Amino acid sequence: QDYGFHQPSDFGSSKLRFPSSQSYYGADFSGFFGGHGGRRPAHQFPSFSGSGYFGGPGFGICDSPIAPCTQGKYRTYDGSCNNLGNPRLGVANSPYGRLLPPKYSDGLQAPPVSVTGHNLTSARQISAILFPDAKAPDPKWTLALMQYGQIITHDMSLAAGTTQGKAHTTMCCTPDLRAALPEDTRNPACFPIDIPDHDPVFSEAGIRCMEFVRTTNDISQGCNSGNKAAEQISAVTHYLDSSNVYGSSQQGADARREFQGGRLSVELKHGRQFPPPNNNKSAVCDHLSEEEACYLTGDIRANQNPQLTVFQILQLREHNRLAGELARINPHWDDERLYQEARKIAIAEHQAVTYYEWLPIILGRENTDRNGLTYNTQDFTYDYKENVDPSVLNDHATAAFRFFHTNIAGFLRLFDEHRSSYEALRLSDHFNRPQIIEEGNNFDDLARGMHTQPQESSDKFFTTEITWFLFRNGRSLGQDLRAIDIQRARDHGLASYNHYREYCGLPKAHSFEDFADLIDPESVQKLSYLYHHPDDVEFTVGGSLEAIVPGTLVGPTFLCIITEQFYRTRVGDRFFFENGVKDTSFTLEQVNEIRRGSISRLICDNADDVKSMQPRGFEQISQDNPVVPCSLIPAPSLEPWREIRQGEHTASQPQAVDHEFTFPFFFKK
Ligand code: HEM
Ligand SMILES: [Ca+2]
Repeated sequence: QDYGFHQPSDFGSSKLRFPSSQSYYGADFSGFFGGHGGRRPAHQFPSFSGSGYFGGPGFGICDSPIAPCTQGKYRTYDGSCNNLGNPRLGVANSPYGRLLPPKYSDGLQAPPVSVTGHNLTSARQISAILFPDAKAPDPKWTLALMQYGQIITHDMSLAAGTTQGKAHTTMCCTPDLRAALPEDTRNPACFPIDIPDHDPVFSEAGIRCMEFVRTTNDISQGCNSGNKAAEQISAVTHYLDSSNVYGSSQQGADARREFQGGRLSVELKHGRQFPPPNNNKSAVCDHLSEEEACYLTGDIRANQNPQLTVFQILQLREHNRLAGELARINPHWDDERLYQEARKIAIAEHQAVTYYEWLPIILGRENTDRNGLTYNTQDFTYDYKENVDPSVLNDHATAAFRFFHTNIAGFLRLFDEHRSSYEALRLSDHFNRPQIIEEGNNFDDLARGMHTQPQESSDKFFTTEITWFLFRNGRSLGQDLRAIDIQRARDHGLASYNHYREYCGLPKAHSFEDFADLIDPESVQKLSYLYHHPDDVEFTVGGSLEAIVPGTLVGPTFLCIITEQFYRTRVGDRFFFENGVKDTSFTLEQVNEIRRGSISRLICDNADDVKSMQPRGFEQISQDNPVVPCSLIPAPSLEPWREIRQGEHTASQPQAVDHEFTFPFFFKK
């Protein structure tokens, strides 16, 4: 079958290399990770050579016009013109990328069956059987590690139809309940998560199934042009560019600006900065009274849980802090200059924390070094490649990166400056209700709290706060995020676990027993009665059961996909903070200041009154990582941003860089 994909011989490859010998459950995998002469199979790229995908005739919803490119020093808001050869790459409202072709069973209509044609067990049932709750605090990492991951996610992607706890995306749809629904909410293209009658909780709550909008149907009308396979759309810029703070369009960005001093709009409460109120409260918040806070940020999900909101507010305050500092250093800069420079620095700091603090913990520093995600250098990295597609991969966002839902903790501990904990919030009491963070000292206590309490460990267990009580909004029961993850991947037609094993150079399983190389025997047995055939096992499911690769927080197949994603996200971003691309780059002095930043610095600089932090905020406090006064946490200096008159220029400029501009197929006219 022609999926509209083709495979260029050696295009944009990240040349992934993995440890050559790993042992899981006694098996020796030497050769699997390095089995392709030290690299994985070449990538498959969707073919963009169909009619007018990047402009030209045949506009559909995927071809909305973008402004013409000017070779500006700053990023656009929608991500356009980052790639000058292909200005639509990575823009907001453009399709996800894909590593493996989709496997829709049904011509986009009927409920899904497996790739071998069998009916699939209900996602809710799979969730309940394979991903129960078992408290196991992570021995080393703090809850901030999980929480920053959600910030990264919200910067990178947002699928149309994403569950936000609102009736229009998830509802009871037993035939009788469905009939009682208003006409316009009965989407004919939905298919239910079928909850078996004997599920006591869901029957009791009357929540017997969940309904999904089949996003594929929407996009197949607009984007299925030429030989381009239908693909889901992501609403935010694919780049790691703090679009969750600034918005993903010019209009959105303008609406968040104060237009004074380069600042973002805030609402001051007792002298503390909070985001402005959201005019669309009822769509994004669950609140009991009109007085309750519901914020406007660059991302519609910002109110989803208190710790997420705390990070969003810290990012907002960091922008305004930078704008204030820059105004002090360069009093002659106008609002626009201050705003753009502060934005550029804030994005760079976020990229530095993501790539140098966060990813090495998640993927292992050895792995990130080897695959060009991190460098040991005081120089520029010179690694921008115009022929790498930065689009967020459906395989990543709809399966692999959701594994970190395992790290969510059900309770949020509050910690005072002495690091004693006096209280905890129940997560499901505060979904979509951020008011709690404004009360008393909660903002600081939550900020310290997530950098003090452990995250839940990376395993096959998920807290019931998200598998039974998600978005419960005062009811006794809510939704099941794991079931949603599974169902969403069906909706997006992801290939099966076995396909991804193969793609990543792992042995394809021919029997269920073959999965025992990476998956514990009990889970393998469960898989064998939940699925008819090894090829039916879903990527979300199999990947989440794999043993964790030592030195990382994921199993080998997710490791492979997530590494690939973050390679593309950096190397395909012309504005990546340390790549030294002419015209857009910081000076080397500036880059090296940004490299001094850290998650702990973000807290020290922007919480209300946090006076001390451990230096490595994603790591639990220990003798090796003790709480110290904030003055001892390294801080980037903005001195290199002081504008010096011509002739006095001492900072080294990026040199002309010799990129290999191999012209990829999709640029061909
Ligand atoms: C308290 C923490 C979190 C909650 C309550 C939460 C909840 C959710 C919900 C409701 C969705 C939408 C599901 C759907 O309709 O398909 C979602 C999507 C997602 N989540 Fe989480 N999540 C949390 C943390 C995280 C973390 C830590 C990560 C990764 C590091 C993550 C990664 C993702 C990804 C990749 C998606 C899909 C994004 C897209 O639309 O492309 N989440 N999450
Ligand atoms: Ca973005």
